[in-house]
Amino acid sequence: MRTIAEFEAAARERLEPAHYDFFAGGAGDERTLRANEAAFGRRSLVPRVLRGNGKRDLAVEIAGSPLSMPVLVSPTAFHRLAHPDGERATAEAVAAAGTVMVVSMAATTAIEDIAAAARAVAADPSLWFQLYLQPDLEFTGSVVRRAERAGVRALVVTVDSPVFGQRERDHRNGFHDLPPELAVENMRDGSGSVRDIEMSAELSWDHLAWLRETTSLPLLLKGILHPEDARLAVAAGVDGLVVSNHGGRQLDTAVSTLDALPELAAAVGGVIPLVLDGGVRRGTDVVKALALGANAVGIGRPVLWGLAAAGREGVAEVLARLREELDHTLALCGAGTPGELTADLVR
Ligand SMILES: Cc1cc2nc3c(=O)[nH]c(=O)nc-3n(C[C@H](O)[C@H](O)[C@H](O)COP(=O)(O)O)c2cc1C
Ligand SMILES: CCCCCCC(=O)C(=O)O
Repeated sequence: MRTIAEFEAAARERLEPAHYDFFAGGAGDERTLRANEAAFGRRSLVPRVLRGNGKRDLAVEIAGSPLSMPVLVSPTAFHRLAHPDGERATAEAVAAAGTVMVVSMAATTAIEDIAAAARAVAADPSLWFQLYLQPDLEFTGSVVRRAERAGVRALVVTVDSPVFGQRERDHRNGFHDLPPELAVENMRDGSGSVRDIEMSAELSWDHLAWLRETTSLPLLLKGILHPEDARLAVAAGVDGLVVSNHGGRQLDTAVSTLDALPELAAAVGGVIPLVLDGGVRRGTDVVKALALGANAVGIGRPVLWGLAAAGREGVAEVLARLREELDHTLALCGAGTPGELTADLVR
């Protein structure tokens, strides 16, 4: 398998149909889900020539973490629905690739076990932890402490989910819960029972200020699309933004992330890094996002397709293909590093 589309086809054959739909689906009519990929298709590259870049260097640093390429793994729930090795397999592949895995709060493997898996293949792996701030701040604080003890290097606070998106495929399939043998392991409380993740529309910048006081880890906000929110985030002292519409799974008809990106880049003015996710499937997509102002991109579903198709090897292959494609596209655009990609390369 060479392309992410081929990995998706293989994953679809292996997965329970309701689980495939949970991974693949979006909210409402899935307009935003389609718009994310379509936005890359609508743009063309305008390459430069004779630039003398014989060897490319793909490495970047985001919020203090080194990445061997400007592609990280966005948080996705329930990896053990995709493959029995679940998040451990993902962590091993991502650590071996030298990039960041953002572990979902809704992981089906405990953060300590994910960290151990990553450390078995890389001395100093970069794991970040994604957090839904829970209305019970004491419990949220205990989850943060646990992630810190496990050695995560940053927290990614998802802010686009005051309520859960309307996923019509899941309603149709009656998919509302994990099978009984799986659990959201990072939601266990002191007594060992697993709490439900609560989405809360009560959350405000005050809660973020509380979190800022609670941890010294770098904080990134995930799910920012409006430039005014980007400015407020900078003022609140966050260390980075993930330009995301949750892969089209929350507000249907929300703007595609690539369309939102230039205004957000202008709003933050390079003061903090921007990671874009949503619809990134090719090296050319990565180049377009970087040229339009992202410092890195995140991939969600492609990792699940690799995992479902072939476990750790599948995730490794997906990352390797994107790396190859990115390097090749940089060469064809006349660029030697991600930092050389500028907006004039995109129409
Ligand atoms: C099956 C699935 C589960 C997800 N789970 C989470 C999650 O637990 N936390 C979160 O912040 N985002 C979650 N996301 C959103 C991803 O982090 C990311 O924003 C999105 O998948 C990017 O789009 P892409 O799948 O087109 O690459 C999930 C996405 C998918 C497809
Ligand atoms: C009840 C568990 C909530 C998991 C949320 C996962 C997620 O964000 C998604 O998009 O799905």
